[in-house]
Amino acid sequence: MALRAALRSRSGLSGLLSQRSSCSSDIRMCVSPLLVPQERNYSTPPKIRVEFDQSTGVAVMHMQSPPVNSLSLDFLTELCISVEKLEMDKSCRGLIITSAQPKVFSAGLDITEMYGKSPEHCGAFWRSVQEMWLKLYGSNMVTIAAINGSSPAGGCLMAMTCDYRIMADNPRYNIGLNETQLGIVAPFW
Ligand SMILES: CC/C=C\CC(=O)SCCNC(=O)CCNC(=O)[C@H](O)C(C)(C)COP(=O)(O)OP(=O)(O)OC[C@H]1O[C@@H](n2cnc3c(N)ncnc32)[C@H](O)[C@@H]1OP(=O)(O)O
Repeated sequence: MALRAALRSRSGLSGLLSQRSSCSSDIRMCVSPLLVPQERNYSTPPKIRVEFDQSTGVAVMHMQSPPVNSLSLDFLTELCISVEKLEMDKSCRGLIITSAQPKVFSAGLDITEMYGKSPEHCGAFWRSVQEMWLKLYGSNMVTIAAINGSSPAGGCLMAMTCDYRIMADNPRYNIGLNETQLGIVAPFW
């Protein structure tokens, strides 16, 4: 993949790193410690798989939550913890986020998290959404969304919080903020 080849070259990565260094310190201050780690259910397979290449300093995060990588509370919690772990490893300078699912990068917020749930659950869910984008947007790593499938609504939000987006050239793949069609408006935060 051309993207990975570019990132493997040290000069390519340092170029990207220098482009973002001007704003990263300000952004860091915006990160809120809202995420309360959920207990990991070890009976289910991980929804996030991370491959870190020490020689390049680049990690690839594969979203692997069938069928469509919808952003559930568990998924978001796992994603945030993975980003946090990479963030703490100073040798990790770049992060590529991509999907292990065919045709879909992420279907956005998991609709089942927003129907028939208690106010407490909804609160925890929306906090995890906020935590996800703050973590990615405020990351000191160079973040890249390698969008290899459709990415509506929250999937688009996730991609937008990365420093760079590269999307597979396929007319069947859609991306955009369509959530108002579902009657969903992002709450004020
Ligand atoms: C700041 C606020 C930001 C965002 C708000 C939101 O994100 S609201 C969520 C908005 N998301 C959508 O409207 C996406 C709707 N889904 C799709 O457009 C398609 O499913 C998609 C992603 C293009 C994939 O199409 P495909 O034909 O490959 O799959 P299919 O539609 O058959 O779906 C497979 C099963 O996945 C379930 N599913 C799809 N999206 C979601 C979702 N967002 N949350 C939960 N579940 C979702 C779908 O119901 C199918 O389930 P099944 O049991 O197999 O019927």
